[in-house]
Amino acid sequence: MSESIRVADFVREAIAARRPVVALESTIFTHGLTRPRNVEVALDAEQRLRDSGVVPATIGVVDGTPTVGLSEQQIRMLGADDFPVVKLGLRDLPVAAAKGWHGGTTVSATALLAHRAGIAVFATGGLGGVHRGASSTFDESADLVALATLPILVVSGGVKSVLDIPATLERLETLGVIVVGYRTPRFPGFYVRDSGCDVDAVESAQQAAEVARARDGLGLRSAVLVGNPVAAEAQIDPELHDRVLAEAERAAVETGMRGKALTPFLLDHMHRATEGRSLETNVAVYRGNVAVAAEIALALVA
Ligand SMILES: O=c1[nH]cc([C@@H]2O[C@H](COP(=O)(O)O)[C@@H](O)[C@H]2O)c(=O)[nH]1
Ligand SMILES: [Mn+2]
Repeated sequence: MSESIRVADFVREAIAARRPVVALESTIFTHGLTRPRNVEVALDAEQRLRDSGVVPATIGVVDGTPTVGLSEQQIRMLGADDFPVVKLGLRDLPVAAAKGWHGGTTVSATALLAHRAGIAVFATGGLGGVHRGASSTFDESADLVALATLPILVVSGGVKSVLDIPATLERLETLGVIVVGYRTPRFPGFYVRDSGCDVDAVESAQQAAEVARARDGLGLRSAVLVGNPVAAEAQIDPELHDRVLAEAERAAVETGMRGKALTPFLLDHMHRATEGRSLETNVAVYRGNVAVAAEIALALVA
């Protein structure tokens, strides 16, 4: 039996020295982004963190072992063409361990592993949520329930507009997840800046850090979700967005796409139907979130 969680020395040392650390997920580059941009984007996110004085800890599963602080070589391996890598949510980790799988960890699995390793801040592209039609399919991302019990701070571009955003916000409220907008009173819609839903705004990284500290002071065990809108010039034209999304949903129904294959299918469909525009937006969302997470991690150790 292998060790339950491997924490790389550089991560362990940074946490012990109270240096700022930001966790990064791996599903975004194993199953979210198209190749070969995926590995480039993953390594670029790490470099941006280092450039702002923050230690990156990309999290994934290698040979069944959940690993906090993947090496560059491991990131290249998990993101390589034709490499057998499984999309792993929280509940998949024990099966992956027993079977020795390689895996990209989703927000739910990454949040657990980051928290266990002692990391307080985590950057992702977009969180999973309640899928449209969930009242009959029950398809709601495990990300939501995971965030209800993991006291971490996640920076996300909101939830993807392929989801039912108002329903997702209702579920987050029920689950006690603390939701704020980063310098905006509107919850972002990932590909677009404004989902049309209201949230409380935090005005700075310091204020976001204050929210996390106050949560800890109260002994609350839920996550803080910081919704950070994509830069205005990078959002997809809302009209194009709505049209392409409707097509993607139709294609998903027609091909009977469901379960954990649904989110990657919808993303891939959007990428192709917008001739790569949505991929560029996805990358811009992620970069923006990494930058905000770095500032919050710095504020938390200040
Ligand atoms: O920009 C992205 N954000 C998020 C994801 C992934 O999609 C997962 C949600 O999948 P599901 O809906 O199957 O729970 C998230 O946790 C995350 O890992 C992605 O690929 N690309
Ligand atoms: Mn699902």
